Amino acid sequence: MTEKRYAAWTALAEHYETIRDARVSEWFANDAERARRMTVEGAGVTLDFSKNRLNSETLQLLSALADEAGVAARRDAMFAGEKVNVTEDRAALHVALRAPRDAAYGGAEIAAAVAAEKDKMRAFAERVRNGAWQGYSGERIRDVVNIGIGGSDLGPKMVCHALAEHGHPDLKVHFVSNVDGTEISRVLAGLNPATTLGIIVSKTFTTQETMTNARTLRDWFTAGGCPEQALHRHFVGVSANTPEVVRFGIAEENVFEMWDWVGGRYSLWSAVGLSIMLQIGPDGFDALLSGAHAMDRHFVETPFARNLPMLLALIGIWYRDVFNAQSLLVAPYSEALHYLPSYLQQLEMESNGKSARLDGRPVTEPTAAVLWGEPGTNGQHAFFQMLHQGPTLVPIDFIAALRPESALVDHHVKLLANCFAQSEALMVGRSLDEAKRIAGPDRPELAPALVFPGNRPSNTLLVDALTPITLGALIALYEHKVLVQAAVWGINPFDQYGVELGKVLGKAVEADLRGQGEDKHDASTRALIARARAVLGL
Ligand SMILES: O=P(O)(O)OC[C@H]1O[C@](O)(CO)[C@@H](O)[C@@H]1O
Repeated sequence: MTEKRYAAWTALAEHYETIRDARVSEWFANDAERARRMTVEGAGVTLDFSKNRLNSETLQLLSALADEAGVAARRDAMFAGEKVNVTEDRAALHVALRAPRDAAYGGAEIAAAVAAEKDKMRAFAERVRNGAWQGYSGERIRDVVNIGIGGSDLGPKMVCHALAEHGHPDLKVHFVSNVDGTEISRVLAGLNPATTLGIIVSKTFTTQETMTNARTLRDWFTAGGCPEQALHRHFVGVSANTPEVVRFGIAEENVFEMWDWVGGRYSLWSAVGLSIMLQIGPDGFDALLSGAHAMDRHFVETPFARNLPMLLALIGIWYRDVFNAQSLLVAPYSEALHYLPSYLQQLEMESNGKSARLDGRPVTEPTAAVLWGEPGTNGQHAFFQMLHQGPTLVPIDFIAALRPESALVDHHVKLLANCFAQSEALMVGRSLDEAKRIAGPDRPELAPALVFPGNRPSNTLLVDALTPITLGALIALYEHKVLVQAAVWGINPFDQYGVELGKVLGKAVEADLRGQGEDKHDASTRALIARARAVLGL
């Protein structure tokens, strides 16, 4: 890493030396107000960050870092529709997709285009949901297959899974993303072509995986009895590239538009969320948008000390750049939020996993941490051992909804108990004296294995209930967290050039697997190709 950019980095590094050995549990013991002071609420989401290894001085220094880095100006530029995605010369206006028409982020023209597309989505979703939209045999649609990958899959899939209890009784939404034919084969195995609708979602409409799956789906329809001329009743497309969608064979009136100023991983609020609207209905979709908009306003209007995205981002930077933590665990104590970690992996790592700054120079601090996660309590029986007793510091975001999605309240009390207990145990730990007492006089050698270092930091994010509104707010919270971190690191969170090289080489390898390439590879790759060709008989 090169020279530090901001004085606040040096101040934070010096401050770290003064508190590195401080125990959070002692801070709690000496300060009855700590939990209250370090719990903030915004747009229906509560963040308790009191179990972190920071004090009020840390917060002041982090706030100074945000000021020095010009975070507020970056935020305001994004909301104003400036071309903040400088490498691609585009705005990043996902906030316009969820704003009321009069907010007009990015201007009235954009607001009108967004409203028109939303009306079109609503009209379509209502026809599918009430059975007016019929397949080739005159039957209503019962299954929807969303084909897309990355941002064209992860957001809608995560939200549809999260809000399954809010779904339509006669309509089931399925997701296919992987080019591995196993996925689409398994999904289609249980479906009837006459009552199935495919949504092909791809901003570019050139993505290999999506186009391969889309063609397979088309063949499945025709092989299953759908006449060619009736395919338009089974296919809609979502894209910023309408000509390509039409070339694929989807009727132009069945194309839902997105725009270049909607980044893939920020796109679930656009027509990319059509599957969500089909599942939870247009009003439910509006509620999702309104929750996100409430978080947008909170982000813009709330001072640093109570601003959830600012705090989540700066606390993340504190661990990533000062403690040098390599990863961030997201632990939703919610089966409904099963896919939240996968969604956040793209959001955080595709956005901020970068080394070049906006000014072309190398970053001065490590950027995006490795984000991983698994719903609780499952994770407790898999990797929590390492979190409690391994030598590596892993900051954690615990996330829970206080009301259950199921009727099984007894289960939910146990779920919440586990969530709260884990953050407490990680923070409190267990001393050697206590460990010796537990090991007992007969087995003193066991004591070291029973020690928990404690002082392991975590945030706890709570919503009263997981609804379209609170889920929208939660997602927008992480989106803005990413923006704040990008502003501090001086990088562009809206491009993703890092995915390109693998795609280019993928084409060359595919050609060689088929025996049609130039065979320009290293010895290892050549041997892998040869072995696959032999097994596949290519
Ligand atoms: O919507 P598209 O154009 O098919 O792209 C899918 C995904 O591929 C990526 O470009 C990465 O390869 C993501 O950013 C994007 O969400």
